[in-house]
Amino acid sequence: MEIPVIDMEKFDLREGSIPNLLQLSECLDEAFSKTGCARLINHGITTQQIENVYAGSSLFFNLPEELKNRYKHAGLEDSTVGYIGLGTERYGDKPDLHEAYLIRTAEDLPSKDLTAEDLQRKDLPGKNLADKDLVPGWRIATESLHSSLKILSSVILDALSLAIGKERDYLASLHRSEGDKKSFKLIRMGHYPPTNPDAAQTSIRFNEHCDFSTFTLLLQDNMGGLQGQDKDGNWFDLTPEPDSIILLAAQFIQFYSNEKYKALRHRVIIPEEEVKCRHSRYSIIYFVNADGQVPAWPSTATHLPQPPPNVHDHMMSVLVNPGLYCTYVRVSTMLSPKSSKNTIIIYL
Ligand SMILES: O=C(O)CCC(=O)C(=O)O
Ligand SMILES: [Fe+2]
Repeated sequence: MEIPVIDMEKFDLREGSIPNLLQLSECLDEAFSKTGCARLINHGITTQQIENVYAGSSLFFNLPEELKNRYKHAGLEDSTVGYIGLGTERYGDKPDLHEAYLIRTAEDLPSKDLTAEDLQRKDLPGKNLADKDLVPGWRIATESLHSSLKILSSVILDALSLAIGKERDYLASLHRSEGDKKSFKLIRMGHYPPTNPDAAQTSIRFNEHCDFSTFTLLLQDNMGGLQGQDKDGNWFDLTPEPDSIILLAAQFIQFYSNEKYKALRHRVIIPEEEVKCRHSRYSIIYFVNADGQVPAWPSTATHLPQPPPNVHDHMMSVLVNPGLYCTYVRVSTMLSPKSSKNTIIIYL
């Protein structure tokens, strides 16, 4: 499968002119209609910015479990930030071999390192729990990457608005974020610990799923294993290419494009190559989500329940009660009887 490559430099988007945006919107339209994904190159984010975040991730994820658990994710409704330990999430039949650290980006990330007291506060805006002593430089690196990803995503939102036949600022007006305390706008730092080739028989690095976001920007190191599913159900590799970012179509744009674009199902498998599976894999995922109070699908979507829930409630229902929306988002099974109390099982 040929993954469409979009060279962001070609459009000279700094000028912000409509003709350039139109060209980008045509490329996005083609990529999302055909494959549900694209590879972005010359996107303005430097290798150094990305490497700095990976360096922090590597330091954090290699800490003893007990220390990482001091930063534990407190639950979905509470605060969508913090550490998610190995075995906490489960997105399908096989156990997922990943751990992650979520940072909420709807509000500005804090401009100072946080004290132990701050960390206990559940209402802290955009709290990024990585303090300077534990993981030097991680917070600053994440802030820098976040501001660049935000700029990139706002251009994509504008171009996608045109692609779905709307005014340029249509999607931006649904993705304002500021002060949205219920937002699921997140950066997810992922870590896939070293494993062995036999593990692939009983487990997977990340079970197949579609993202709930509008679209997702995905950065990965060179370990591989990320795959997308084509319209015939075949899996194809989303091979790592230095300095490129994978853009994935997700559910909100599927609904708001009136199903013209389909959210790409994807997964991360354990690489067959032994050196790769015995190595950690790191990724950075930027979920571009609409604001919490925005309808999860348009009122014109006749195949979906009306009136639509808002994005926040929709996400909560799907994540907390996976059976509820099965017909609409392919959430297929209720909690597995095998699940332990602390495991969130999410079938998409
Ligand atoms: O880590 C990856 O490459 C994929 C993770 C993913 O699909 C997700 O977090 O939704
Ligand atoms: Fe995903």
